[in-house]
Amino acid sequence: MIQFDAVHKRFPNGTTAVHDLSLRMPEGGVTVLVGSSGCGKTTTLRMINRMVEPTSGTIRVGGKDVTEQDAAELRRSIGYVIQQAGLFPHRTVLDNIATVPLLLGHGRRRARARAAELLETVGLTAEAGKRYPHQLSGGQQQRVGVARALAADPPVLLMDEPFGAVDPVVRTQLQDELLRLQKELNKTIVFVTHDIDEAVRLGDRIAIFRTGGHLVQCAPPTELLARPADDFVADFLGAERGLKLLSLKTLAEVPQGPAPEGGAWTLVLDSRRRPLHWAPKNTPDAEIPVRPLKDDDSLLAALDESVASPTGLVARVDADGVLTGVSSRDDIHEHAGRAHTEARVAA
Ligand SMILES: Nc1ncnc2c1ncn2[C@@H]1O[C@H](COP(=O)(O)OP(=O)(O)OP(=O)(O)O)[C@@H](O)[C@H]1O
Repeated sequence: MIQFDAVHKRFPNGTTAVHDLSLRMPEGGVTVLVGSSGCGKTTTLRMINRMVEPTSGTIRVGGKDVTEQDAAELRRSIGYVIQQAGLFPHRTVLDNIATVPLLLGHGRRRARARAAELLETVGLTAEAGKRYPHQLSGGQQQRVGVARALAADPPVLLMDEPFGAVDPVVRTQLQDELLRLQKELNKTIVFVTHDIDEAVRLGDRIAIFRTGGHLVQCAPPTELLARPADDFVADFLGAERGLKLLSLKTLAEVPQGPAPEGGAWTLVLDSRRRPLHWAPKNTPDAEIPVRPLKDDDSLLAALDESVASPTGLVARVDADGVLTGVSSRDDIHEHAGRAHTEARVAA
């Protein structure tokens, strides 16, 4: 756990970057810090590994006060990923990743073997390891940045807008990859972003700051979306707050029935009972597209399909893509409403 108690940071020029911050960041969870520009997110993050020293208050990592540890040693024991990856331009990708293990006194061979393993973990080929950072795309460089931060297997990972400089498609891929990695690695991650959608997607808890370094609310995303503490938080979450909450709920509990037969729509299946398309009764040759969904797809995706498809129906499939049933727009709507009520009650 990372624990801030009454932490204050005032820079010599008089700027208060962080104001009386008390915050718990749970072990093995992703805590996302969000808020408008200049609200103190980066300063908060950098105080954890002592790149910035607090003016007052205490910060503990795993129960130990950070100021009582050697700063260089502390920094080596905490992974740090920044925007643009911050790679050494004149070292190969493999040597970039091996940097920290080497600093920690691992032999060159062991450090490079570990680096090669990590390349694969973050989804890069061995060939990419031989290249120099400028020979990789922005998204690939960010993957190397993540691999380098993981090289010493630190329990804590600090990530400062790590995916801020890549296009939205690559950004989504990197987010997926981080979620996959986190399932395996269970690191305590502190993640800074401007992007509330990214925060909702990645965060187990989201801390929202406002200018002057004030923490306004820290809560799991569903709680934040269901019960924002004030208008500032509600505005920050945006007008589509209700839909964002549905992106965190799955389709699993929505009832499903058999595919309709002999009605206005027929679901055409292949020989293994995988949905191909819908056929309208009056023009059976027309092929109306179907987007089958699985139990772990979101309620938002289900709502989208139920309004986008003229059938008003959502075809449900198992992990192999085989039809399990069909849900109606009404069922999905009702569950969407119920998800909101439950989130408000639970919060
Ligand atoms: N070294 C410094 N000296 C003086 N003021 C600073 C210093 N570093 C940051 N600040 C100020 O402290 C405040 C908080 O900065 P910080 O970088 O933590 O904000 P942020 O929320 O991370 O912003 P952004 O989203 O734009 O990166 C800002 O007003 C900034 O100008």
